[in-house]
Amino acid sequence: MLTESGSVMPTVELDSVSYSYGRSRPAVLNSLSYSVPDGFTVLLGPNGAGKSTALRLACGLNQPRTGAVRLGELPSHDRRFLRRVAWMPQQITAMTGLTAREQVAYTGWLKGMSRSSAWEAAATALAKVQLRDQSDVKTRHLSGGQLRRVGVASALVHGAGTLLLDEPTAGMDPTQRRVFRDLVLRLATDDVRVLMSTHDIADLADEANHVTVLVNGRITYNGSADGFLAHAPEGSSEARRAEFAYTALTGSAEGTPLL
Ligand SMILES: Nc1ncnc2c1ncn2[C@@H]1O[C@H](COP(=O)(O)OP(=O)(O)OP(=O)(O)O)[C@@H](O)[C@H]1O
Repeated sequence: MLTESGSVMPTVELDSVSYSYGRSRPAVLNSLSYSVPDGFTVLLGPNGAGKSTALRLACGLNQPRTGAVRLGELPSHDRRFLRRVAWMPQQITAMTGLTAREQVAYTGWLKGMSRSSAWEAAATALAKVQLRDQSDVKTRHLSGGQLRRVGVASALVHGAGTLLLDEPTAGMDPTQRRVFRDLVLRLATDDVRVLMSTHDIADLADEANHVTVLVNGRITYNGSADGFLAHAPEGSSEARRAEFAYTALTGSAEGTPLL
């Protein structure tokens, strides 16, 4: 990705990062090194693999026990890092009494924007997630899928170039998932790096520019979507190649699925 002046836009890098939830607890991530790729990356892995932990470190919400997280020269505790990297949690709460635009603007204000620039930026961010028509609707009246899009607008309101999404499609119906996926793909072509954890393997792996698989805090695959699908055994049905590739890379199958 290039900046307006034509130089390469730095990306978030995890450099030999280790993390545990408490000194006497086992390490969730152990000497993990990773750079957030350009475009749209899907982060896959079994429950408990460390995906959410890695995302929370990558956005500066948690700090590593050892190793470092950086964006170019900026360490993840630097305020400028926090302005450039956005994170969306699994649960988005509708703030009581606020419209979509007010909720997004409020988040911008919490992130240090002035009231007027947060108000303007909220309109732009809602347009980006195709919720311009819902700007004046109270967020408690929005559907679950629309509320997640408000979450994306809130995450991006201050103009971050990297967006980290923690299982944003969990619990969505297929139509909502399709709308959300199209939105993410558009953002990614619009010069935002998107790293998204998900369990919706079949839907997402073949549309992503890049796939990363995490198992027990270690990366077992990091590369193109085609390279990921190539891990499916020969003879796998086309419709389920992603699922078989995932099984091969995680070794987490409870029983081998039928080809
Ligand atoms: N706040 C916490 N306190 C203690 N342990 C935690 C905490 N959050 C996560 N863990 C543990 O860290 C490990 C990794 O959890 P994490 O949520 O990062 O995995 P994940 O890959 O995102 O899983 P899932 O797909 O189920 O969301 C798990 O063993 C989990 O129990």
